[in-house]
Amino acid sequence: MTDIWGIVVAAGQSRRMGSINKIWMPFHGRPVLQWTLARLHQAGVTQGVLVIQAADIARAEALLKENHWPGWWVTAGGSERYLSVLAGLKALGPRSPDEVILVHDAARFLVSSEVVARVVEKVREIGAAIPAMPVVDTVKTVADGRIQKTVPRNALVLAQTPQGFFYRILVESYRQWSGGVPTDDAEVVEQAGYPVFVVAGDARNQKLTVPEDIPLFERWLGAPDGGQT
Ligand SMILES: Nc1ccn([C@@H]2O[C@H](COP(=O)(O)OP(=O)(O)OP(=O)(O)O)[C@@H](O)[C@H]2O)c(=O)n1
Ligand SMILES: C[C@](O)(CO)[C@H](O)COP(=O)(O)O
Repeated sequence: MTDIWGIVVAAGQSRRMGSINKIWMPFHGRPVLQWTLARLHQAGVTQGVLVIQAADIARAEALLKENHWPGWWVTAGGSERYLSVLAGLKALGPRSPDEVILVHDAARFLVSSEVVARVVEKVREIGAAIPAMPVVDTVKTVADGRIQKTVPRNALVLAQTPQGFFYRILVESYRQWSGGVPTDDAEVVEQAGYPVFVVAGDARNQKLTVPEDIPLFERWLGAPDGGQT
């Protein structure tokens, strides 16, 4: 799909993982980053920018070469996720207004082709879409240990990636952003006033975040479908 570009952000510090760089952690003999890119390739996303810590650029380039993934190039990330996304957008260079940009967390390494297809379809229709999961627990706001409110959960979802946007919408939204540190790209686009739609996410499209997540991914990868959904 020549009008679809990935920005895979992989330049985080993995602090909650205990500072082992989680994108290089092996699962079934392949590092997380290799799984992520292989899944995106399977889904038809074969080109884009891989945003990585400066010290890891050579290693990432070697990974791309070994796997014969010539459509990707590598750039250094920033100190916050959104700064890494901006570095990726800059490295992507000017694109046509309605080309589709998929911003994906390298740490969501079991992303499925179905999730990618749902996001891309909605972006082509509306211009901006993200996958998300319903909230299954009761949600409370809390201050100093005391519950302030129970929040109706039927209007809440948990945002995943890839988050997809027309190039012009993503660039224009980031140009306007002045709100501090956004925790995802949809927030930047929402803030700029563009409608962002939600499509069904996937439980296995979870972000590898803390050591307790590791056995879960091992189990999914050990399943007869090899973690496919
Ligand atoms: N400055 C940053 C921060 C995060 N990320 C990437 O954004 C994704 C989602 O971030 P998260 O899972 O929170 O990763 P870390 O920031 O590495 O984790 P932590 O917050 O525990 O340090 C990851 O693929 C991560 O590598 C990035 O490219 N640049
Ligand atoms: C972008 C994201 O994956 C959406 O859920 C998430 O916000 C990234 O997490 P972080 O802890 O802010 O890096």
